[in-house]
Amino acid sequence: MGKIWLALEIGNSRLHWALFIGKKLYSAWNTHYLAESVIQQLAKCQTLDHLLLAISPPHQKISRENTSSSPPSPLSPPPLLVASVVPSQTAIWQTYPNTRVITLDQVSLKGVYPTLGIDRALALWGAGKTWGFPMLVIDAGTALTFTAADANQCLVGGAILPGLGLQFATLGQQTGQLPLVEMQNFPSLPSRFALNTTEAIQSGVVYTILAGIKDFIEAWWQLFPNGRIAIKGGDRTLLLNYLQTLYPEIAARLIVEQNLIFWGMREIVMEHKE
Ligand SMILES: Nc1ncnc2c1ncn2[C@@H]1O[C@H](COP(=O)(O)OP(=O)(O)OP(=O)(O)O)[C@@H](O)[C@H]1O
Ligand SMILES: CC(C)(CO)[C@@H](O)C(=O)NCCC(=O)O
Ligand SMILES: [K+]
Repeated sequence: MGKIWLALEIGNSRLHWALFIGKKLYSAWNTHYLAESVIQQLAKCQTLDHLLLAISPPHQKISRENTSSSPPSPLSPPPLLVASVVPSQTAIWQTYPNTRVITLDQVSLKGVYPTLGIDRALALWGAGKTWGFPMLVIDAGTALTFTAADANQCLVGGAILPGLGLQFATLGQQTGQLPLVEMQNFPSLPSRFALNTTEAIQSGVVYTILAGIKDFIEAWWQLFPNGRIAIKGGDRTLLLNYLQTLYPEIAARLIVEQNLIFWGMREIVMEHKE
């Protein structure tokens, strides 16, 4: 059996976790950011169960059944791989004794520019290594990003725009009379030409994001007619449902996979071990 290690992706909204045993992703979950005091306690956990409890989401326990047949034994802190796009958070996670921070130079993707987000690089690397290049990754997270590489595993480039949640939040926060519209409230497509404020915001944000995604995908297929596309991020399911209704031929070709960054991290961990 492989060694137990933890992967932590520090996003702009929350933490994304995975428990690996060797190459196998055993469990993945999200949490809020943790307090510095909690992080300091992690190194002192006596067993893996205690450690997992400390980093579990509220009301949910990460089970490690079958991860080990041996009885709980005193724990040496399992390796923690961190990929972060939030520098202040990266700093506080360095207090954990067995942390390895993944930086851009550790990703074998060619042609990157120095400020490329590590999440974009890892997701692209993980997707390309799993399904093949050329690959375009759409990350529907806090920011919505497009990130692409060609058949030579060389960065083609991409784009960054405010994600769904951020678009609703800025309209609500930066205007005198627009309400804060919540995402979860509309599982079906909004009406295009709306006759009230809430629906007008929903229509504007949703239809322009979908049109933008379609436009980037078509431009991608112009460049690489057989280019693959993977989609991840907290808003992926919502967007996929809308795309299935509006552009079913596009939706049918999307690879939907939330764990792309973890696949990228696994590639890096395993690279020198085979
Ligand atoms: N339980 C949830 N908590 C927070 N955001 C959620 C949740 N479920 C769906 N979302 C949506 O996910 C989006 C944020 O995506 P995600 O969690 O992937 O972002 P993130 O933490 O910034 O990660 P990354 O930086 O890797 O994109 C928000 O626009 C929000 O609408
Ligand atoms: C674009 C985000 C915020 C997406 O999480 C992140 O990848 C980031 O901070 N990137 C740095 C800028 C860039 O990728 O060009
Ligand atoms: K910033």
